[in-house]
Amino acid sequence: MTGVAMSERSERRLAGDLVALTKPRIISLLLVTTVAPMFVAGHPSWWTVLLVSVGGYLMAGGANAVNMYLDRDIDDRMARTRLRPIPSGRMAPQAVLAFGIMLSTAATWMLAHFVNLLTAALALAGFYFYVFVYTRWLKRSTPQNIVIGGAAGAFPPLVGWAAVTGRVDLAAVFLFLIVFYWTPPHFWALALLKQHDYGRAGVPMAPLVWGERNTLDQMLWYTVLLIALTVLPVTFGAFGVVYLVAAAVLGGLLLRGVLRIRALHAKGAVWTQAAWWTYKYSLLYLALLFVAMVVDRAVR
Ligand code: HEM
Ligand SMILES: CC(C)=CCC/C(C)=C/CC/C(C)=C/COP(=O)(O)OP(=O)(O)O
Repeated sequence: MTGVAMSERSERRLAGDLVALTKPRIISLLLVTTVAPMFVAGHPSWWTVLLVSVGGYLMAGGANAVNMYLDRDIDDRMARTRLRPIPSGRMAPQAVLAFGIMLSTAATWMLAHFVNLLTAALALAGFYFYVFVYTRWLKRSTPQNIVIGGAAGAFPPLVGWAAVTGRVDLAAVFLFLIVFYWTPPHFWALALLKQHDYGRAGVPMAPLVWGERNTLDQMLWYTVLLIALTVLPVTFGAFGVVYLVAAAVLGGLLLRGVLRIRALHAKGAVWTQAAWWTYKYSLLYLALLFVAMVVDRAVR
């Protein structure tokens, strides 16, 4: 291979690693929960939507890169994360930290300058909550880590709402709570499958500390609460029948997934496939629920 071809390949690899540091697939859903609330809150211009999307990507991407810097020791001990840029030795930890800080600084500037101060402050609060409260503190210290720390992932609806209205209204708080209560069934379905990984890394995720049965009970309660919360905004007129039907059907399927894992687990049967289904479906659930909010507003 020529020197030019080799340097092209390493440049492409570096670009791929920089993108991987931001966890782009997770951000795609974070952006759905940022942008959909903008259309529920009002009639944003496409320019505002673009600015919030780019600013949101940079802030969440920066947070994810700093998460990879802080978690480099445990990422190295888990099969799921071992091939990330730091544990695989392709990137220096300090460079990853600098990259994360750069992205979040750019995001703060962009949102404050071109959108509004509240939007920048809320996005930055999400960054700090994820980096310091979840990653630095709770993740390694308590099985409630993803419940309390999960609040970080619930900031995007507030960001989108504030970008359009300049405020945080009650309806935005509901959207925050929906993502907050969605996080336990989303994550614990996966944690049940990856518990040995977490055990090797010494991370006290719920299935390891409480046991599988108790984790499944908790998932059930959070799912029931989530469904109740998704329906509640309809009772005070925030959404109509299109959203109500979507929330009921989508929520019913999530509940069925959780109940199925529990039933198979109780019988001593193989429940791993049901857990995979529930984890994967949780992603579709949240995306479709937020899309339904926008459709409901559009057809009313
Ligand atoms: C504390 C809260 C959360 C925890 C601990 C968590 C954890 C995880 C983990 C460990 C994965 C597997 C990623 C992988 O395979 O490397 C995952 C996947 C995913 N999560 Fe979450 N998550 C949380 C909140 C959220 C939020 C708020 C969103 C977006 C609204 C989200 C969206 C996603 C998506 C889209 C995937 C699939 C990624 C893929 O297929 O590569 N997560 N989550
Ligand atoms: C407004 C704003 C910027 C908010 C920040 C939102 C944000 C970045 C949420 C991320 C949620 C998430 C992927 C948690 C998993 O972390 P983990 O460390 O458990 O996952 P890992 O083991 O795959 O690294």
